[in-house]
Amino acid sequence: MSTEPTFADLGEDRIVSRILARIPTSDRVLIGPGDDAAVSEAPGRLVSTADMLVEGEDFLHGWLDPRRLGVKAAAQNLADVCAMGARPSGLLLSLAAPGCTAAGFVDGLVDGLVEEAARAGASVLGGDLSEAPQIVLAVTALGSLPADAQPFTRSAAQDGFDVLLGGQTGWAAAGLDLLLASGGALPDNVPALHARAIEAQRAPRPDYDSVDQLRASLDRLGAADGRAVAGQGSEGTRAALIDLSDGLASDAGRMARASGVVIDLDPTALDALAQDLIPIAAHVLDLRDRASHVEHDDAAAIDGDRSLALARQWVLTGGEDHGFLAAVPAGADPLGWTTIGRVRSVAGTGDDPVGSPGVCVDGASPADSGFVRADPDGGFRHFSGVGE
Ligand SMILES: Nc1ncnc2c1ncn2[C@@H]1O[C@H](COP(=O)(O)OP(=O)(O)OP(=O)(O)O)[C@@H](O)[C@H]1O
Ligand SMILES: Cc1ncc(C[n+]2csc(CCOP(=O)(O)O)c2C)c(N)n1
Ligand SMILES: [Mg+2]
Repeated sequence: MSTEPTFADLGEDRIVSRILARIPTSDRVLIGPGDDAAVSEAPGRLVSTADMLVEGEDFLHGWLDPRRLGVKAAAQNLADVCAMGARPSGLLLSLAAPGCTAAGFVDGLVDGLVEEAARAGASVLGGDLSEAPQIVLAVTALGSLPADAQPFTRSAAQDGFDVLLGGQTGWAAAGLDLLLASGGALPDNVPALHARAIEAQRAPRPDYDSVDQLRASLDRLGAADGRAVAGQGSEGTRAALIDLSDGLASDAGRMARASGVVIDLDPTALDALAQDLIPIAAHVLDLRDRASHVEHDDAAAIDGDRSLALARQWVLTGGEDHGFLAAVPAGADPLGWTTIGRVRSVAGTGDDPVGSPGVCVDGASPADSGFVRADPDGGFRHFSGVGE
């Protein structure tokens, strides 16, 4: 039996002390965790968001690693702050856990949270502790925009804009399916490609700097146009931005509807993104076939069409990579971003999906385009199972 003390053994105050001992101080934080609330320098406009991780819904006990969970909890919040074009400044961590949780759990958790916060330039400011039958993390993130800067919203996409991807999509979903196909536990001795997908699921590392590159490219474009408009100048926002948490098609759909436009994704660009995921898809299909006693000799027996279909499904509907999707004026060409489509005006009427705001692939609704089989705009929704 483990001799490590549990939350119940230590009690609230000692666990809080254990957490606080791991949170570094920062010049910008005048009063850090330990008082009733934290006090920080707050320049410009306040940007705030919250996101939860719930055991059983967002991760399973079988693949739990406290440090990676801390990274994930931080990343999914920090990406939302960056997706407004803002700079993250602080995180608050509210944690509920069963009394039988090993006290050491908070060490890794807080270290992961602090580490990822630092990567985005933010500090951990405090939080709250409670007891629950399963682990629940509720993180609040704060950030700021310069006083005269407009945020990057979902609603700024315009006809003719390029649609760009910053970071990756499909990897965290591939990792999730690998974990689920392995019975909800961490598989042993996985190849590097599989390890990359599992890591994307357990501890996504968004490329926060890609938003700086986006802003810089818009500044250059504004200067070249002879307009005194910076990427986020006071004349208004010139780019739409969203973080990819629920899936590319789903989040692009949100941007399209908020902007009243059609986002037309390029199947060749999507297939380039799907390419690396195909060997993982073949392995997942093999594991699933074995679990349902479908007979075949090895993964090579999985036909290529099924693997491609699953890899495409991950690219279009997989969430949790926390890449960024942007719509920017043609010619902006931010460093490190990939063009994956074009914004078009709404044309047509009635039930024609291209005739109303939404996502299409090469001019047709993704299902009709033959690009994926199931409803690709579904993405992930809580209260309806995985990738409905
Ligand atoms: N319980 C709630 N109370 C108030 N507002 C909420 C609540 N849940 C969600 N919202 C708001 O609804 C909007 C959509 O929430 P959602 O969690 O889908 O955010 P998102 O950015 O679209 O997704 P993600 O957090 O996965 O990136 C956000 O502006 C969020 O603040
Ligand atoms: C056990 C388990 N089941 C399903 C998933 C998949 N999943 C959970 S939340 C989410 C989208 C973002 O959520 P939110 O909008 O709350 O940020 C996705 C794709 C998972 N990671 N673990
Ligand atoms: Mg978001």
